[in-house]
Amino acid sequence: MDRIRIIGGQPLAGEIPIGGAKNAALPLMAAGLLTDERLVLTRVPRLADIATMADLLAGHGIAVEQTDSDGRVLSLGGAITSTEAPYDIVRKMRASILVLGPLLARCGEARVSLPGGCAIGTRPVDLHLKGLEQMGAIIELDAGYVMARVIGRLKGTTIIFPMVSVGATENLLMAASLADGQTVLRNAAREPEIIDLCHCLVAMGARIGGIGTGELVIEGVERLHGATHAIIPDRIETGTYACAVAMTGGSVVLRDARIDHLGAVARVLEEAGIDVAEVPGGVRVQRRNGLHGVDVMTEPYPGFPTDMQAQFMALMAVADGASMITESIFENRFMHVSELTRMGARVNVHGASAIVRGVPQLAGAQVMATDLRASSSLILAGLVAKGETVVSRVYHLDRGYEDVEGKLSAVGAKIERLRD
Ligand SMILES: CC(=O)N[C@H]1[C@@H](OP(=O)(O)OP(=O)(O)OC[C@H]2O[C@@H](n3ccc(=O)[nH]c3=O)[C@H](O)[C@@H]2O)O[C@H](CO)[C@@H](O)[C@@H]1O
Ligand SMILES: C=C(OP(=O)(O)O)C(=O)O
Repeated sequence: MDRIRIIGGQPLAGEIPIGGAKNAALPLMAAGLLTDERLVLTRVPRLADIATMADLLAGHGIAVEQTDSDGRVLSLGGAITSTEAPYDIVRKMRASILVLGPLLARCGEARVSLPGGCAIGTRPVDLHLKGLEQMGAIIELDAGYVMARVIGRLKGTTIIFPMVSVGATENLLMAASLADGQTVLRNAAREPEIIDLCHCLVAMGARIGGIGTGELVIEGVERLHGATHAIIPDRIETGTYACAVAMTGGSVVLRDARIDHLGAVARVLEEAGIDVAEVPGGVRVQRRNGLHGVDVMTEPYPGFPTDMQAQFMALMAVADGASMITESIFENRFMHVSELTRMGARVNVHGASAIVRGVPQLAGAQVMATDLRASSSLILAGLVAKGETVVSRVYHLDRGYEDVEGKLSAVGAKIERLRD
């Protein structure tokens, strides 16, 4: 298992290229199941999760071909030959559940393994299943699998989500695109990744109104066609590197980043003492003077994203004053706290909130990643800690960050991958 070794204390300067968003790319790849024609995706990030989704689609008969020299353009196409998503692949990545809606809409049946919980929470998929049932699907659970079928086509209806779910919105949006009649999704997620999926579906011939709002209106069509779509830049990768610059000092341009996708992150970073400004070709991040403690609560977009909570905690660990960080999306997303504490961070968790009291200096240590964003928070802490930090279990990091060591060393960090 690879590890990442960091010697802390170097300010960062230069440019970091921001890749395509993992959380946009995964549903977009699942959308490849909605047509027999070719769906070409550009700005695809090179990540373990993308390879997992390609494996899953291959099992359904969809070939995912790389059509450029560096693997950033993927062409998806082929007839669906199997409607089963097996446990062995689904267990690696929860986003696998996103094949359920497309398979059901296209083939009238699907057998998809339940993804189960993960380190950050139990993460049920009841909203996905209830929504599909409302559209006429018959759903049974058998031996850890969702067995879904529909007689004829899925039927358009009004679905009111009791809570905002990114994945349920995506699954139902894709299913509704090929359903019979109009579907209204109320209290839908409004994340930039949802908007990106809508834009791609529209390019494939879907009819979607209310894009970017909490109420999506989809007029089902009989078939969708191929399209070419450029994936939006990753706002979480952007926020993560913005925290790296904020913590180490220096000034970095996050190339291709979109400030309009940062939502509350840009505002909170400004409050903490960091300039975040749009510049030609990206976003410049620069620390003003000191770092100040700021309270945040994670919320659906445009609120502060749960996927930035761990990284923001690392930042607050070295800020002046205290910060209260409340996690309202997942019930167990403080796994990074104990490892940050081993590096000298002062954090107390009380239920869904963590009080972080900033310290002048963290100390390098051997730490273990527990999940994707926990991994990146430990990398950030290592960048400012005194001495050496070695982060193990970086396979979590590789799910969502491409070449983190290459990107950070190019702007002056002392960071390397130790291959075992
Ligand atoms: C691949 C991808 O895009 N992953 C993101 C997606 O995950 P994901 O789509 O799994 O997250 P959701 O938005 O669905 O989850 C939000 C909350 O709703 C709950 N819930 C969700 C579905 C359901 O059927 N029942 C239910 O109770 C979840 O347990 C959680 O507490 O959005 C999360 C919230 O922004 C991010 O942290 C993940 O990085
Ligand atoms: C939690 C995340 O991803 P996933 O939903 O795929 O687990 C994430 O991207 O931070």
